[in-house]
Amino acid sequence: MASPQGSRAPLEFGGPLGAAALMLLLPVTMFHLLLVARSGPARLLGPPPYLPGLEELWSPWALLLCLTWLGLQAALYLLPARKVAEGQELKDKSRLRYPINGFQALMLTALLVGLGVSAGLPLSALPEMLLPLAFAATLTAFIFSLLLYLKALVAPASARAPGGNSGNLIYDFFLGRELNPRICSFDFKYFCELRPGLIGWVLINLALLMQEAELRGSPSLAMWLVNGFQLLYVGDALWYEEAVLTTMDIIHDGFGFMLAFGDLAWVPFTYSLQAQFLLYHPQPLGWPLASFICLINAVGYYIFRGANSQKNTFRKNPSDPRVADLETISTATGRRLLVSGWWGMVRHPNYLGDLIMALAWSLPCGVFHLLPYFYLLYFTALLVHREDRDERQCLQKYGLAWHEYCRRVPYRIVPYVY
Ligand SMILES: NC(=O)C1=CN([C@@H]2O[C@H](COP(=O)(O)OP(=O)(O)OC[C@H]3O[C@@H](n4cnc5c(N)ncnc54)[C@H](OP(=O)(O)O)[C@@H]3O)[C@@H](O)[C@H]2O)C=CC1
Ligand SMILES: CC(C)CCC[C@@H](C)[C@H]1CC=C2C3=C(CC[C@@]21C)[C@@]1(C)CC[C@H](O)C(C)(C)[C@@H]1CC3
Repeated sequence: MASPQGSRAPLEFGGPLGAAALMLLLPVTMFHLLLVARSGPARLLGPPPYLPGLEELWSPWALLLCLTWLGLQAALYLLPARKVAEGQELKDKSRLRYPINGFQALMLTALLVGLGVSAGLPLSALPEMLLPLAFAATLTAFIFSLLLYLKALVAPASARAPGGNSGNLIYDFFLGRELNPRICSFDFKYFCELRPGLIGWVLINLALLMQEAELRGSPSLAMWLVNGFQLLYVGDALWYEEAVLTTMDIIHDGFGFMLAFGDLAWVPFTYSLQAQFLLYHPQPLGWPLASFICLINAVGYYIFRGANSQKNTFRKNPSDPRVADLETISTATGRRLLVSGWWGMVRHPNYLGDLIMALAWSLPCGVFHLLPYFYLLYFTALLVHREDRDERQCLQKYGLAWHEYCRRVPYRIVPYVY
C-alpha cells in the first residue's frame, strides 16, 4: 500500500490486521504470564487460574507509583551527563545528541532504593502489586502512544520514520510515525528504551528476591543466579549505552505502541518471569549445575559483548587498531561490511550470544515447567523476525555487496544450523 505521505515502505508485522492483533495479544499474553506464574500448576499453555476483575487490576496507587517511577527516571536522565554522544546521520544530514548517563541513573536508583529500604520502604510488597502495576504501565503506554501519534501530526516530513507512515491509523499507531520524538533535548524513545523498563525489571527481580528471603529465610541459589545474570545484562546495556544508537529501534523504527508498550510494560513484567516463577515454585539447584549454568551465561555474554563492541568500534572508527586488521567488503554507500571476526562467523553473532544467555536465565528454573522458557521461545521468534527485517533493510541499503556478504557468511544466527 503506498502511503499518502509518499513513504513506500512495505508493510511489516502482517499489516494493519497483524498490528491490531498484536496490540491485543501482547497485553493479554503479559497478564496470562503474570497470573500463571503464581498459580500452582504454572502451565504456560493451560488456561489462567482465574480471570481478574477490574478491581484487582485497577489501583490509583499503582498508577501513581508507575508515574512517580517515570518521573524519577526522567529526572535522572536530565542530570548532567559524563558524555554527550551523536547519533547516526538523519535524512536531513543532521545528527541528534544524546546524554550518556544511563549507568549513573542505575547507580543513583540503587542508592535511592537502598536508602529507602533501610528507612523501612517495603520493597518486598512489590510482587503483590505486579498485576495492578502491569495494568497501570499498559494504560500509560497506550495513552503515551496516543500522544506520540498526535505529536507526529505536526512534525515535519523529515522527522517521520521510514515504516510507520502508511496512512492506516492502526498500523501507524502501532509502529510509530515519528522516528525520534523529542521535546527540546528530551528524546522519548531513547529514554524509554533503556531507563524505566530495564531498571524497573531489575528492581522487580530484587523485590522478588527479597520476598523469597522473607518467606524462606534466604534467597535460593536459583533466584541469585537469575538476579545476577539479568543484572549483568541490564548493567551492560547501560554501561555501553551509546551502542543503542546503532540499533534498529533507534535508527529505523518509529516510536509507537510497539516500542512504548515493549519498553514500559513488556520488558519489566515479562522479562522478570523467571524470578516470579521461582518465588512461587522454588527449585533445588546444586553448585555443580549452577557453575555449569554460569559457564553458559559467560559464553553467551562473551559472544554478545564481543560482537556488539566489534561492530560499534568499527562503525565509529574503522581504523581503530582493535578492528583495523579485520577483513571487510566495500559497499556502494562508502560504508564497509565486516566479513571476519565475529561478523564472519554468522551474520548476527550478537543474536546468538543473546539467545545463549536467554537459555542460561531459564535453566535455574529446572526442566519440568515450560513457563520459565517463555522468554527463550519469544526471544527466538523476535530475533528470527528481527533478523529477517534487518536483512531486507541491508539488502536495500547495500544491494550487491549484501549478496556478496551472504555468500561469504552463509549462516544467519547459528553456525551450520540457521
Ligand atoms: N533483549 C531483548 O529483548 C532484545 C535484545 N536485542 C539485542 O540488541 C542488539 C542490537 O540488535 P539489532 O538492532 O537488531 O541489530 P544489530 O546490532 O545486529 O544491527 C544490525 C545492523 O548492523 C550493521 N551490520 C550488519 N552486518 C554487519 C557487518 N558484517 N559489518 C558491519 N556492520 C554490519 C547493519 O547496519 P549498518 O550497516 O547501517 O551499520 C545492520 O543493519 C543485539 O545484541 C540484540 O541481540 C534486540 C532486540 C530485543
Ligand atoms: C513485544 C513486541 C512485539 C516487541 C517489543 C520489543 C522490545 C521489548 C525490544 C525491541 C528491542 C529491544 C532492545 C532491548 C530491550 C527490548 C527491546 C526494547 C535492549 C535495550 C536490551 C538490552 C540490550 O543490551 C540492548 C542491546 C541495549 C537492547 C536493544 C534492543
